[in-house]
Amino acid sequence: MRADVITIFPEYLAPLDLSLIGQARRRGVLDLRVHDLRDFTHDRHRTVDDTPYGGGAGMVMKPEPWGEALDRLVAGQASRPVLIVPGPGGMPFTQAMARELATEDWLVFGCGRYEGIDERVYEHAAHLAEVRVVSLGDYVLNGGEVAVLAMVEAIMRLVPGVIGNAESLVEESHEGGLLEYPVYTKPASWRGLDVPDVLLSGDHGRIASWRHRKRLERTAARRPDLLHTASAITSADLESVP
Ligand SMILES: Nc1nc2cc(Br)ccc2s1
Repeated sequence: MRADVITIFPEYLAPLDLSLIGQARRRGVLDLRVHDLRDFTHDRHRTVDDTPYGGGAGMVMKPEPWGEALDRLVAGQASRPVLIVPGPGGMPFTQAMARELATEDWLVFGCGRYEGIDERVYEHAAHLAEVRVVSLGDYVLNGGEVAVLAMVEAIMRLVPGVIGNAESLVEESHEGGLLEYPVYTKPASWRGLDVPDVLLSGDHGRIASWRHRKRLERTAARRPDLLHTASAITSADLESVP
């Protein structure tokens, strides 16, 4: 998988040099490149923004640097990437979208700042890439970099070879549409709180049933909205929760 990130704050993406993502980059499993949008400007001040047409507060990101960045990275290439631009007005980013994007060969992430990117950049980019505006939630950040960090981690951890034990991906939150079950480790008793006996029983069938039940109960309590679309539950499961 190749991924490019275009930003005016490349240092914001430094955490992608760490841990599993960083190791996967060094092992060549991920080809992750970060680009400074200001490298695609030509004025002395390396200007990337200007005042909005129509008035209003704040600044808008100029189209020219984005156009040159996309020309340099994407135009003329044999393959066509998915261009993901985080924005509060985007489609919801979900585990299902992360799974789907993890199968793509090439992702380009565009980090907006200020009041946003000139709309013509999205229109122009549609000739070069599949453009998706994606939201992490109904709140506003100061820029797309934090959202890209989260999306890159969510997507890249699903790319084969990035996480050593793919088994650990199977029953985590949102797999099968349910939240994860509670986990415990040693000691068996801690400050008067004991690990549930079933987990010490060695009965893998009972343990699996207990864990499924806990996923169901936790989802019903915290995210009832997920229940009716979860693929991992039966109609009997649905009737068994309040
Ligand atoms: N929730 C989000 N807020 C923002 C703000 C800007 Br400016 C750019 C991207 C995003 S994603």
